[in-house]
Amino acid sequence: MAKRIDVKDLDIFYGDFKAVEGVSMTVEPRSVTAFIGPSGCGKSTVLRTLNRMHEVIPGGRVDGKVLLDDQDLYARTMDPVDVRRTVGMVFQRPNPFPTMSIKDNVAAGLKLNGVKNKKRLDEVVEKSLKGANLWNEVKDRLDKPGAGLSGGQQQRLCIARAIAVEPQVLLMDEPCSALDPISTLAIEDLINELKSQFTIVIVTHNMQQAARVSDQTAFFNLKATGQPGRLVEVGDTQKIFSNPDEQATEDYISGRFG
Ligand SMILES: Nc1ncnc2c1ncn2[C@@H]1O[C@H](COP(=O)(O)OP(=O)(O)OP(=O)(O)O)[C@@H](O)[C@H]1O
Repeated sequence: MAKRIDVKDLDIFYGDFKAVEGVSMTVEPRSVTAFIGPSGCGKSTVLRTLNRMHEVIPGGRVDGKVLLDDQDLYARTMDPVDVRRTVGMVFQRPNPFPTMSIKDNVAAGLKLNGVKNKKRLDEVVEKSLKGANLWNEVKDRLDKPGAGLSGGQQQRLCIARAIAVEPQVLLMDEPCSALDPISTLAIEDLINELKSQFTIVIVTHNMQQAARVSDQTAFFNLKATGQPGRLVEVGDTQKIFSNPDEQATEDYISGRFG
């Protein structure tokens, strides 16, 4: 189910502004890749190109290729809605649909895809909530609003909602930045479990988190203020954190800048 991502010579624009330049990298199936780097270097921008969310922003466009198991996500024949179904996303702030019940939050994507069978919907809700390590906490209040959960529970609800439609890739944009340390650990444990099924890419400002959860780390940086962000180096997380090839990576991870 999980797919490999190949990014090739990717330039990313907001109107005339080139925000990111020349990114090429591979993300293996069933692995976690962390994007790290100083603010404004383009981590979230690159992440959003992996499911064509970038082009939702007016003026947003890309040059280059993003392949999912050799399928070009930017091919003319590709439907962006299908791409976003295949490549799910979890955002910085938990964003459950506020008026919907816990159950309906998880089932929302399936219903949108036309699934009506109640038994099937119930099965997927249970499986997804179990997959997001939330089932035991909510199984007795599935009809209560999702907005009534704690922040950490809401974020796991959003992960359950994302996995309910069986994506092949999960993108996470600073999924723990609004959470307390205990909820953060719960999400990190969950990421560790989910990688047996999904290809995961996570943007994080927290280097300990990158070191804890990821197999591969990509360090992005700006050459100079006003210049596009670029991928400085990508590799095995242990190597990036202990013996990176580039001085800029070493300076960043040792806290000398950023
Ligand atoms: N909607 C937008 N319109 C125009 N420019 C944008 C937009 N979003 C981001 N940018 C610009 O693109 C560049 C990269 O921003 P991005 O948010 O991807 O960086 P980041 O590394 O994720 O930053 P942070 O760590 O602060 O979230 C920045 O110069 C930013 O100002």
